[in-house]
Amino acid sequence: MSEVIHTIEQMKEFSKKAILAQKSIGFVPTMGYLHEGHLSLIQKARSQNDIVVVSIFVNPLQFAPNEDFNTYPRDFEKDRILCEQNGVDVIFYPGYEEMYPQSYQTYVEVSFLSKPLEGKSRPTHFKGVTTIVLKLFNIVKPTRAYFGKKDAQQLIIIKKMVEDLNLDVEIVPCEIKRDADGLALSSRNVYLNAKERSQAICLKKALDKAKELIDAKIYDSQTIIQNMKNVINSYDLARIDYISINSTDCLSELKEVVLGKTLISLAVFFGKTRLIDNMWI
Ligand SMILES: Nc1ncnc2c1ncn2[C@@H]1O[C@H](COP(=O)(O)OP(=O)(O)OP(=O)(O)O)[C@@H](O)[C@H]1O
Ligand SMILES: CC(C)(CO)[C@@H](O)C(=O)[O-]
Ligand code: BAL
Repeated sequence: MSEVIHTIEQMKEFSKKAILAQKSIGFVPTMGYLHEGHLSLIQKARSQNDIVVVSIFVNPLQFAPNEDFNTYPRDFEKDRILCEQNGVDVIFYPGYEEMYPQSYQTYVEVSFLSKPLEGKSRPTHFKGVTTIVLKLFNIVKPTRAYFGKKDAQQLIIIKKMVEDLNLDVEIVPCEIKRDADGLALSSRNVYLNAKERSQAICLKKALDKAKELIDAKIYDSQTIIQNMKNVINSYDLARIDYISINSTDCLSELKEVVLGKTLISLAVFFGKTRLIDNMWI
């Protein structure tokens, strides 16, 4: 049985006891509506720790007023069953007032890394992410925390926050899980209609094109990006938000791909639905 905990006090008490008993805690923060991507993080946490905690919290702070906070998919009962089937010990499922009481006023920001890429399109997003993740770390006190490479910039930012604030948690990156046709799994895929869904593979196709060029030793970023744009633009429902080639350490734009140090990432709209994908070279 997965225990469901709603309050910060009870969650802290649980972790305190586990730490006193010298048990390691693997933590998977999520916004729920779990899919195989989340489950792969949970399974990794299960294999490396004595205790697995999953948080489910759709964090209002990381959504801008024009974004999809209200319509973000939620299905706690299904999530609970999936957690149970995957050996999760505790589901931390707090309410909004619990995490952000009326008097709330403290925020955490990783300044430079939060600005490019997703940060350009979503300027307040990462401040919301780092604030809630630090709060969750303080409450759950994990030994290890698991983050998907699908949200590449988020992973890089969280690692930096852990380094800068001297947090005692190991960040474990996890590979991107994809549908059979290559589309990266995402809770937001549920917004796509049938035609959009069939065209959504263009993100992966564009990344495959980039990989093909790099394998042929073409490293010039402009050439790679132009080729990726051509792929996306051949799908009539897709609208490019950005395609970018950046260094994995400071996220600065690269004129040329540097093997082992490059992130190629993109965001593409299908109607109002915004999908992201990336490849670490
Ligand atoms: N396809 C995936 N493969 C691996 N990890 C993933 C995948 N999708 C999400 N994750 C990871 O799961 C964690 C929780 O993500 P979240 O709940 O936002 O899911 P999501 O599917 O990315 O949702 P969204 O549609 O909001 O992007 C994050 O660390 C995220 O990177
Ligand atoms: C890390 C996270 C759970 C913080 O709300 C969220 O950004 C997510 O699901 O990737
Ligand atoms: N996985 C990222 C959460 C968000 O888009 O808000």
